[in-house]
Amino acid sequence: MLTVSALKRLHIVVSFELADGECIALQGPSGVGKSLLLRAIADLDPNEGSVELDGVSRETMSAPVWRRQVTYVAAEPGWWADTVQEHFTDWDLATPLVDQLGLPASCGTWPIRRLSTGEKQRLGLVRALLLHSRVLLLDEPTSALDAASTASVEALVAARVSAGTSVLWSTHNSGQARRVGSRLFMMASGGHLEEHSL
Ligand SMILES: Nc1ncnc2c1ncn2[C@@H]1O[C@H](COP(=O)(O)OP(=O)(O)OP(=O)(O)O)[C@@H](O)[C@H]1O
Repeated sequence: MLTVSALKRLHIVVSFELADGECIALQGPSGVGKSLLLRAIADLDPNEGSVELDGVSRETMSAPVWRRQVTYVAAEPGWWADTVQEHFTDWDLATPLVDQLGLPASCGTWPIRRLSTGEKQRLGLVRALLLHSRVLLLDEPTSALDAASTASVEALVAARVSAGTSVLWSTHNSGQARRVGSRLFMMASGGHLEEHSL
């Protein structure tokens, strides 16, 4: 169980609980603060308030240890080496996921500069999935994808949710919010969350 209590980041103030094996869809107008919220939960930016995993505060552990358990996945993931496979500890572990997301295993040798936006997005998700985090904070993970790739991502994440992973999934697509979420949070302009029925 992820417990977020009075989390404050700029204008945002939120409290909620995310159960094991639950996916909450997060919607709201562009610029309302969805990314700010996801990044604050992962402790990537300065913020106040309490965030606990099974009652254990993130303050009891180092930021890298927290982020391996509560992992933010950016819509535009970052890259620091020349080729795809250099970003993976073990490329062989990545290839089944790469395949499920419609990319060839040979893409490991591809230079990052040749990747399309959607290829980067899928490979960034694979990187995160290999951590087997307890909580995934997905920031518009299919914003650059076609319908088939979007369906692959939704299926892969659904399998993780069934296996107990908790997910907070930001999306502008109401249909996707209904497909992936068992609950729906709308972020209002004041920076608070309202739960809506799906
Ligand atoms: N470091 C910062 N300092 C001040 N304001 C910021 C900072 N980072 C983001 N903002 C502002 O906070 C607001 C919320 O940004 P955020 O990226 O969370 O929106 P969002 O809801 O995810 O939008 P979108 O749906 O377009 O991705 C924006 O107006 C943005 O300019």
